[in-house]
Amino acid sequence: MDYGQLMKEAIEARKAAYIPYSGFGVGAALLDSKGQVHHGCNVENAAYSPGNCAERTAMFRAIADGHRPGTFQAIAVVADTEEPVAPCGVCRQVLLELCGPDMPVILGNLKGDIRQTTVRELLPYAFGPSHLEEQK
Ligand SMILES: O=c1ccn([C@H]2C[C@H](O)[C@@H](CO)O2)c(=O)[nH]1
Ligand SMILES: [Zn+2]
Repeated sequence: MDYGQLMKEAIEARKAAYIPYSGFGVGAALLDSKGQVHHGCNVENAAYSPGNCAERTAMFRAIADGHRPGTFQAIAVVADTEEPVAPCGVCRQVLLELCGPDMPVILGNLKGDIRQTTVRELLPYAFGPSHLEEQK
């Protein structure tokens, strides 16, 4: 699947966003090792902090379905923004843990602008699983 198609999946995923507080819908589409796509949307909460971003929804869904960390090919993220939307800091940390530093991250908006980056570029000088390995 090409990244344009993955972005279309993210646009589809965004339709399920539960956003009564911000009105800011985000969609994510995570491509697994077999070419299957896992959708995620943001899910908000009246207490605000329990809300979850689209990117983490997609990753947690795939992990819960049995896919293992480090086996994903790419993730696309989309929102109705002027510039392609970028994942928040918390999602960047989870992307590092579950997708690794070299996985492509495709950022987009509803106008069709697309930017391709990597987890490493989004989270330089990261603290990650390898640092805990050093303690063993
Ligand atoms: O990359 C992003 C940025 C924000 N949000 C969500 C969190 C919240 O529900 C709303 C406003 O921040 O958008 C995401 O899902 N992904
Ligand atoms: Zn986030």
